[in-house]
Amino acid sequence: MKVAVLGAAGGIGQALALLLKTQLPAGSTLSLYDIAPVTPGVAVDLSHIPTAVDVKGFAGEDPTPALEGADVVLISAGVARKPGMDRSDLFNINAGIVRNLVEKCAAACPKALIGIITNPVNTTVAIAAEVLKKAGVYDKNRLFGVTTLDVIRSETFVAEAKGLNVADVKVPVIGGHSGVTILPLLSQVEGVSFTDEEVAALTTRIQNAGTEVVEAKAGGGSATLSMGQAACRFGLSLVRGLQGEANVVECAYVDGGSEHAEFFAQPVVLGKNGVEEVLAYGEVSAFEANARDAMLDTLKADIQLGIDFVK
Ligand SMILES: NC(=O)c1ccc[n+]([C@@H]2O[C@H](COP(=O)([O-])OP(=O)(O)OC[C@H]3O[C@@H](n4cnc5c(N)ncnc54)[C@H](O)[C@@H]3O)[C@@H](O)[C@H]2O)c1
Ligand SMILES: O=C(O)C[C@H](O)C(=O)O
Repeated sequence: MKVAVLGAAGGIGQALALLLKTQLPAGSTLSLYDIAPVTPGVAVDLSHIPTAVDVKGFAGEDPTPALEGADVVLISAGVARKPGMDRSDLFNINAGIVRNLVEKCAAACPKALIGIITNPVNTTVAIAAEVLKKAGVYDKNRLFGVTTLDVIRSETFVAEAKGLNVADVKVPVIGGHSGVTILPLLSQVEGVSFTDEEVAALTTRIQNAGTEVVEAKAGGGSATLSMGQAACRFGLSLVRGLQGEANVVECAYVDGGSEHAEFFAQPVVLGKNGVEEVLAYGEVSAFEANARDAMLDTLKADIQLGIDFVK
């Protein structure tokens, strides 16, 4: 199994690379690419960790050598938020970065599963899809917006609020990955009940959790370590699906035929070809149904921005 990380010298990229070096199945190759010249050095550093995962590092303008033969590509290349910015403020720089990198993926590894981490995810995934369509290699089952950070945050905050063992808490998160488009389905958490006030407060905290980190880092970037963990969980799930493991389920932002929008985060079963099955997200509360319907104009506009950028 070959996993490529694009943006590998960055805050997320380095954390993710470390976790993958220690957790990918034995015999895997970890391929690191970033425009930053330090990237081969990051690979050398990781290569001294005694696991049966081969690490290679590539820098420079062209990611092609890092992509050849890749089964999974995780893209975190781009700029991150500073206090006062919204994720959509990253569009001007990150849209072009994602377009150029996905063009290279289309040429070098057209069958790879691609996970987009770079913000604004609601838009960059639509950009990636359009690029892959233009190249004639689009397969909706192989493209993912990585929304796992919303899931792990929800699990953490619910466990804290209710005094639960976090390992037992599962929270589906649907919609997209910014502000009101992030919708945790707290009504589906097993074994607990929430007051209306708790639901409102927890939902708002989960939706603003990225900003919580951006403000706490005070100009030093956004979530990197928790995102490294989230991307590792998602990347390993992609690998487990590719290896034929059954019942690998993650929430992800996909082109899954949703009635709500062209791309929508919801639970999917992962398999040998990426998305094996898009799962219904099930019954929602009145609060969640309202929040879902209220987000759709924002989500659709974010998606259209990405489509228009490439067309
Ligand atoms: N999906 C999510 O839940 C989530 C969570 C956190 C952050 N993010 C996003 O991930 C992105 C990266 O965040 P970070 O904290 O790692 O930022 P960072 O600045 O620490 O790292 C970004 C890296 O991208 C590299 N880069 C820039 N342009 C490139 C290009 N054309 N090709 C290859 N590499 C390039 C930079 O050299 C840098 O090493 C941001 O857009 C951020 O908003 C998404
Ligand atoms: O909030 C950000 O800008 C980064 C990321 O999307 C997050 O949710 O932490």
